[in-house]
Amino acid sequence: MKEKLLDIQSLKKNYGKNGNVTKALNGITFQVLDREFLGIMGSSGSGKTTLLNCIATAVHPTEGEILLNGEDISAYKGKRLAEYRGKRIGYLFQNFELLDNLTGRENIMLPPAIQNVPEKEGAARLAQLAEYLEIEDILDKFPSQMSGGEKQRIAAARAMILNPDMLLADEPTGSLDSKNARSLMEKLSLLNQQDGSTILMVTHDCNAASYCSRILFIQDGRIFHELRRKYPKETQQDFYERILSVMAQLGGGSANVL
Ligand SMILES: Nc1ncnc2c1ncn2[C@@H]1O[C@H](COP(=O)(O)OP(=O)(O)OP(=O)(O)O)[C@@H](O)[C@H]1O
Repeated sequence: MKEKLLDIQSLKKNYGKNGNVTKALNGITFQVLDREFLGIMGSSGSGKTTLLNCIATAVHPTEGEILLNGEDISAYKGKRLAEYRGKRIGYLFQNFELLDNLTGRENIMLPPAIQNVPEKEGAARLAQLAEYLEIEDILDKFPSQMSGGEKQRIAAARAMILNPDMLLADEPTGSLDSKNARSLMEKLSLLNQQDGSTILMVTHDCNAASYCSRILFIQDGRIFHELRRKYPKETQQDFYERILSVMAQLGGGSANVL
């Protein structure tokens, strides 16, 4: 049985004060299991980025707890906080966030250099990731010489180079065309299934979400629905159609979904 990796308990985040409060998260509770590929969906303003930012420790929750392997991450300070942010969590952003004056390889090897990881260790992990992500031929190119899809695969390798406990992906296909989006999702799926990476992905893209094993739908800072892909029988296409139908109801109100 898979173990609980991340445990979010009654998480609340309010922005603003004195009668002008936005309840971005309004008591969210869920778990992410080790080796799970969990998607978070919801309409604009539903609280998805706030949730990822709380997990990334970029935003302080108003109430509630975030436990990683049973440890309350709000208790991390100094060196442990830096280790959590730098090593235990990997980040993949919509806009790649690569450094333009470094090659793909140099971008990927930046986190190991910062964390003083022995060169051999970093190179061995890079070789593995290059295979999963099919980036061998672009490692020595600069970002300006890469397509969006290639940039995102380099960014994924950089996010995974230190073997984080979990990858946080915020709209990773948001800047890609549908072909590159599909290719990226296939690679992330391979990382999840064969490399054993745990992935928490926020997305608006129903096709990208259909690669997840489970999806939480958020509305007004709360979880209002959950879908699980039924293994082994449900095809990705059937799962995609179930996701579409929840999103369609979400667009028109949640009354029929619960
Ligand atoms: N720094 C902030 N100060 C005040 N309100 C904020 C702040 N950040 C977000 N909000 C509000 O909190 C709510 C949730 O925002 P959040 O960015 O988490 O939503 P989202 O689901 O990620 O949206 P999108 O899909 O558009 O990125 C929104 O009403 C937003 O306006």
